[in-house]
Amino acid sequence: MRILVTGGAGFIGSHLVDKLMENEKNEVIVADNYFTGSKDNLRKWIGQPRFELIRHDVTEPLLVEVDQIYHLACPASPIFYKYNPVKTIKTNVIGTLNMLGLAKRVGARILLTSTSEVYGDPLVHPQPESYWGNVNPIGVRSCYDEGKRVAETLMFDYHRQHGIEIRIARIFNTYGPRMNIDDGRVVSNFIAQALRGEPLTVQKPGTQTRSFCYVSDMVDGLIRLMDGENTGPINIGNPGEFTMTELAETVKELINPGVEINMVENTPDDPRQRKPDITKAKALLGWEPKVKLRDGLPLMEEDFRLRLGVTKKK
Ligand SMILES: NC(=O)c1ccc[n+]([C@@H]2O[C@H](COP(=O)([O-])OP(=O)(O)OC[C@H]3O[C@@H](n4cnc5c(N)ncnc54)[C@H](O)[C@@H]3O)[C@@H](O)[C@H]2O)c1
Ligand SMILES: O=C(O)[C@H]1O[C@H](OP(=O)(O)OP(=O)(O)OC[C@H]2O[C@@H](n3ccc(=O)[nH]c3=O)[C@H](O)[C@@H]2O)[C@H](O)[C@@H](O)[C@@H]1O
Repeated sequence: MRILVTGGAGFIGSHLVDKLMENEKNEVIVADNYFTGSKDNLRKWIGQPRFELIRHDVTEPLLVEVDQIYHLACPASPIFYKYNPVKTIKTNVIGTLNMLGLAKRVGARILLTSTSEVYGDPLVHPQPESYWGNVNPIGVRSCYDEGKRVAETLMFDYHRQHGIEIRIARIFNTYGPRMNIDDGRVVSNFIAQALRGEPLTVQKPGTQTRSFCYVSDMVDGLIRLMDGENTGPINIGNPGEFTMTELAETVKELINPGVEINMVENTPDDPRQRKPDITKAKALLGWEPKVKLRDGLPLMEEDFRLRLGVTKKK
């Protein structure tokens, strides 16, 4: 099987590549423009005959002969996707069109990593796939959430009009080793702050919730979706739901009990609650997450300690 992973130098992408490369029958090609990803994440595969890394921006067409396309390329942290919103929406719309064009030309199956942000600030809780969402179409997050909604539309139009084999995963907040230390997302922020002895910055009101999925569970879900028979969309996430204040308290307890927790200003349109309904993933993919937050955080702490050069006090 020859597999293209766009965005494969990023956080989830590089873990996905590790898993795909474990199968000696697979050849993996990564296309990435290194906006938020890094060659470092793929260091162990560079030079391996079954692996190829291409510097490529998905807003430009790409021609490679592949059987499957995992289309992940897109900045994911709100700080980065809001940095150049026009580029973010181009990546979601033109990038997805280009990858669908490639899928059509070479007859490949394509999986899109969509997001729980398609549900916006949800009025239904937890969120099933049948919920159409509550999204601001002109807000500062729209380049990302509306961008992904258009990407989903394009996937289904290509499927209905051209018979392309599609898969759509709606990913909920995922965390784990290799997240950028200054990525800006909440779990990486809190762990880096705790290790540096800086106050944990809880954005107000702190009662907003998220549900955090460990990256190995996520990769397992994505591969099951790609290799199974269902187009989706299917929610992939961990239903364990926490307020941001609870998350800060957990990180403090596990990593640095001496650290302070500060309340800081939030950004516009921050969703107030988010939790996946994973009934479909369980029934159709036989998938459910295995790693609890309290078990996943220490694994991420270890990686952050190494990269920050902070050793554990005995
Ligand atoms: N991590 C999460 O919690 C989460 C949640 C929902 C959805 N997702 C989706 O999963 C995918 C991966 O997210 P991640 O957390 O690994 O983020 P990430 O920022 O670590 O990875 C994204 C990768 O895409 C690359 N990229 C960005 N724009 C590109 C372009 N125009 N052309 C080529 N490459 C480009 C980046 O350089 C990076 O390597 C994204 O599509 C994201 O929307 C992630
Ligand atoms: O899972 C998803 O679907 C989406 O989730 C995230 O978006 P978001 O949930 O806003 O992620 P964070 O930036 O990590 O914020 C989570 C919560 O933590 C809060 N936060 C963030 C950072 C911080 O330092 N402190 C803090 O309290 C935010 O206000 C927010 O309520 C991801 O970054 C998106 O890529 C992804 O598509």
